[in-house]
Amino acid sequence: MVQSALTIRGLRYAYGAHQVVDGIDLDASVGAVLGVLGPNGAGKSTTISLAVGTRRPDAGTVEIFGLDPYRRHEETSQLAGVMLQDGGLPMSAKPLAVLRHLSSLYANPRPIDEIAGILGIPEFASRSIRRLSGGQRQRVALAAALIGRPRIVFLDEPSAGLDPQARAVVHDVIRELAATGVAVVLTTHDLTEAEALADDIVVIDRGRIIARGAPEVLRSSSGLGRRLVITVPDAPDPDSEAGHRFAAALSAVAPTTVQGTHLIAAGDLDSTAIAALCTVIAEAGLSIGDIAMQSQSLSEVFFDLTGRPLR
Ligand SMILES: Nc1ncnc2c1ncn2[C@@H]1O[C@H](COP(=O)(O)OP(=O)(O)OP(=O)(O)O)[C@@H](O)[C@H]1O
Repeated sequence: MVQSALTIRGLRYAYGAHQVVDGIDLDASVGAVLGVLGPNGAGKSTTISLAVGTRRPDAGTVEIFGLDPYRRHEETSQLAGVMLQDGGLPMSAKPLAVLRHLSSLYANPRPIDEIAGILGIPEFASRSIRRLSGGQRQRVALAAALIGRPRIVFLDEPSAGLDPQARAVVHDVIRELAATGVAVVLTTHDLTEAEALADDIVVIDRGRIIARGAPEVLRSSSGLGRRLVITVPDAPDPDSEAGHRFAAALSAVAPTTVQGTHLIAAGDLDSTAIAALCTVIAEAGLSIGDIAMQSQSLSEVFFDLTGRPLR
């Protein structure tokens, strides 16, 4: 049985009258990456702060390996590594001093040289945190989250602002964590990253989970993620009367949109519907240039779900 590292049920939180987390249920499993996606202001960071026990929920429960992270913060902070967006690093300290200090708080820390080496920290170790670039600070914050050998890590946009090389290193580190049995909760705006790393994804919008599943399931569930594209080179101008008639005849068969010479029908159409669309095209005296089933990217699926782009 897959062991749950994080269990959240009925979580609610409001800033004053603003309900930001509105009944969230989620689970993160050991040895797996859970991707948490959602547009700006969706409530992701607030959910993470409730999950790690730095805020107290208004309602609902959170358990990290069976412990309430708010009431038993001392114990759960030994189990959980946290990398937040603002970093929370002391500005005047140097990276290795920060890691040495944190390392002293854990019973069995990772060797500092090892984690610093993996993340390329030695190349800027002589400077204080204040004098590091955003990407360099990110790497120190990630090392800080991992130094205590956590059994679950919360990574809030860990690769935002990193150059491609550093980003690839961070992705390798995340894969390695999951492969060694760590539960990873990864908040990201980067859908390519989510598809590449996450075993499961939850999409949060306005404080609620509006979709969940493995990336490939999310893309294919309820017809989302697939669309039929028929190219009609001589399609009439959509604003002309012929264009209106053509669009109406198509829509009588299946929900379609005409974009220039492309006729697009969302969802998985069966062969009868595809044949009926072809008949409409032939009866309008038009020919077909190409027919293709396309997979939508996760980003297009996301837009369909929330009505908003991720950024
Ligand atoms: N300390 C706070 N006091 C009042 N409102 C807050 C506070 N922190 C966040 N909010 C509001 O709560 C909502 C959710 O914010 P949150 O940071 O959880 O979203 P998010 O999904 O992490 O967004 P982003 O992708 O931009 O990081 C936003 O409308 C935000 O303005």
